[in-house]
Amino acid sequence: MKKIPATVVTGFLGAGKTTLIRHLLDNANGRRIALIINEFGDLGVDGDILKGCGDDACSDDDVFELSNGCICCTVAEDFIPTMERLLDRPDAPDHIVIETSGLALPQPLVRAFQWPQISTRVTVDGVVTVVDGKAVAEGRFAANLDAVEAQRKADENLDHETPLSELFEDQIAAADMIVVNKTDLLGEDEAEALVAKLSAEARPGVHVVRTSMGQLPGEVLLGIGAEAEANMEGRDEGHHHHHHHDDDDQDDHDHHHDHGHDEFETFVVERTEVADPAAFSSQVAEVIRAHDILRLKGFVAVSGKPMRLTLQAVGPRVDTYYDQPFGEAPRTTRLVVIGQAGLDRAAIAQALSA
Ligand SMILES: Nc1nc2c(ncn2[C@@H]2O[C@H](COP(=O)(O)OP(=O)(O)OP(=O)(O)O)[C@@H](O)[C@H]2O)c(=O)[nH]1
Repeated sequence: MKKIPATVVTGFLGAGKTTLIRHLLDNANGRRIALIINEFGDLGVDGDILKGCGDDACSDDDVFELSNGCICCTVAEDFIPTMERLLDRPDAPDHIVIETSGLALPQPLVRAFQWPQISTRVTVDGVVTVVDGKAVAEGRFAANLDAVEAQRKADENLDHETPLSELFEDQIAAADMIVVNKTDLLGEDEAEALVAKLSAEARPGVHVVRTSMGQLPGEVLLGIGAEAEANMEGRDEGHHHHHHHDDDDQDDHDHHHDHGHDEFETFVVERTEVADPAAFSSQVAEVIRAHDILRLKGFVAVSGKPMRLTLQAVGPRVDTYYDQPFGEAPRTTRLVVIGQAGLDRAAIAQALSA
């Protein structure tokens, strides 16, 4: 049985997690998405905001709230039973999204997916860390530090000592995708510099995308296929305390530049039959690396094979399998490429057609 993918959305208070999830639900394209929200008492209203969305993709019944704070401390009493309740329903969702409260580290939550009660039925598709681009560029990490402190004090389960900069590093280390949000408040150079800095700090192969108002296409956000609970290496919290300076450039704020790069684009490449599918997979992986492509998927016509080869690539990983005969359909190789706006389409098409 196929495991249900779960995406863990993390990031500090006010980074834009709820906004991103809201956008995802508004653009669910028929996917049934269940939400689990980890709220801190009366400080958050996310549950209400998301419940009120009135979307077909997510009715009130699909929103589950964990109310006693930090997930990592309440795994057995709260998180696992909630997951079991969700998984036991006759109408299982296509995807589960878990919004963590801003200060809890994602690692213990990801580890909870190894618990035998749920480990055969659900997998962590990816940890998505939402970053307040403006606050991080200014070395503050969160827009409203008083609110963050209040949130921290309100939960006795949370450690009260660790500086935010270290919690931030832990969130970055845990990420399978990093979303630099609020780029509308950043100058183009600032945004570029922040993306470069976070790419260097992230684990290898982790994409850093930029956006405002969390407007990430579902095809980019979901389906990362990380199986994070089985790949904890390098994600561990507290093992990477290199201290860097946040050189913030105080006089370069509030510029409003052209934000074309914050959008995403999709285009199709068609090519002739492929002689050697294994070699073609390597070729695809190379093109993805060279052009910072987020997703690539489609069908491949392999010489001498009546079946079409389905190809799906996320980051550097390329998966292929024969799914069905071409039948009457034309034997074309057709690949959909998804990436942040500004892709070099001609070069990509040429490299894929070689
Ligand atoms: N300027 C700007 N504001 C944004 C952007 N994304 C979100 N916001 C605003 O930032 C505030 C916080 O956004 P939320 O989505 O509630 O953030 P959150 O991470 O869910 O915060 P908590 O649930 O409180 O932890 C809201 O007022 C949003 O409207 C953005 O890209 N640009």
